Amino acid sequence: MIFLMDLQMMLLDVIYFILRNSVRILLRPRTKPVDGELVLITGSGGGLGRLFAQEFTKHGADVVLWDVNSSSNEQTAQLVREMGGKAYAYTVDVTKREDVYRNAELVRRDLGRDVTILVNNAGVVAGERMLDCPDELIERTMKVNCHALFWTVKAFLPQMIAQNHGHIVTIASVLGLFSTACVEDYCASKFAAVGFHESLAHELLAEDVEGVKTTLVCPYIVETGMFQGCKIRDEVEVLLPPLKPQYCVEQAMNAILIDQPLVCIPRLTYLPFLARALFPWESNVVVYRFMGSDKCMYPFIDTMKKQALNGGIKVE
Ligand SMILES: NC(=O)C1=CN([C@@H]2O[C@H](COP(=O)(O)OP(=O)(O)OC[C@H]3O[C@@H](n4cnc5c(N)ncnc54)[C@H](OP(=O)(O)O)[C@@H]3O)[C@@H](O)[C@H]2O)C=CC1
Ligand SMILES: CC1=C(/C=C/C(C)=C/C=C/C(C)=C/C=O)C(C)(C)CCC1
Repeated sequence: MIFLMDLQMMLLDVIYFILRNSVRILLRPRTKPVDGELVLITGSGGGLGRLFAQEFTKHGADVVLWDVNSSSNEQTAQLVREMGGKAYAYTVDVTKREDVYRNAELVRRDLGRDVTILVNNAGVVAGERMLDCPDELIERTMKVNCHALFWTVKAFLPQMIAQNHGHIVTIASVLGLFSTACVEDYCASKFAAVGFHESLAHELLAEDVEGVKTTLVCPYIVETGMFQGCKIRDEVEVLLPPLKPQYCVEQAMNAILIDQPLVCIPRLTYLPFLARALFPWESNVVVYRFMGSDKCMYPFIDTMKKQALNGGIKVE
């Protein structure tokens, strides 16, 4: 009897959440205020990380900036200060767990307050065919895109749980939900990031830590230069052009501010994710070939090769 009542309640809840989320697409729910929050962003010296710092500043939050690259990170801090915001820059290699724990303690001591929003944004890609790729580059991708999530979350989640207040944001990728050729290191690390994030979200819910929210952000190609050259068939690209970094960050911010658990940017990329789960492998392969997504990384790998020959300087 209890089982049947539970089943009925569960089905009603399922219908309620499907309807609620459908309505949310049309009528945006109210956003939560983040003024006064302390937001830590990893990879803040680069494309999306810098824009996240600026967006959170616009919303009145203070930002802690972590990047391996001191000079680009300091530039981000400067930009935030010019906007009238508060920014604290730290040079941190997020792959080194001692570095992460030491700097987390330093932030706590320097600022005298806890980080309440953690944006795990730092990311890298090898940009070489797997069999040509040095092992160290493959390890680096796994360490930055996956292992670092454990270290930063272990450093900041306990205080969030203690205060029953906080937000963990993981910048993963659509390549954490479906894959393509020649980015094995990246896909493996982003699928791992998605698995890590979802398991953590389940853990917080199972343990009734309702004040700590989670948002998984899965963007399609963004024009930051990280995947320069990556290209699908022209006719399909018209429907699915690479994202402008500002647009991507605004969409991600909207999701964060309404406590949305998952966002794919743009929404159209939910389709290949669904197709992967629903249709046979072979039919997905046919679609990949038609859309030019089977070899979309070839020009990217060529670009990376040219850059390497150019002494690491970007080629147009
Ligand atoms: N660009 C794209 O097409 C997409 C990107 N993403 C994801 O978005 C996130 C941001 O990407 P994007 O802004 O494009 O990339 P960028 O390369 O522009 O920025 C990444 C930043 O992370 C820093 N970083 C790298 N390694 C470390 C480390 N060990 N410790 C601390 N910081 C580090 C980089 O420093 P340095 O410059 O010195 O290497 C850089 O400042 C990544 O997680 C990426 O995987 C998701 C979907 C699409
Ligand atoms: C595979 C695939 C596609 C192309 C995806 C691409 C090109 C993704 C690139 C993502 C990047 C660069 C993410 C970085 O994190 C389509 C056309 C959407 C649909 C069919 C399946």
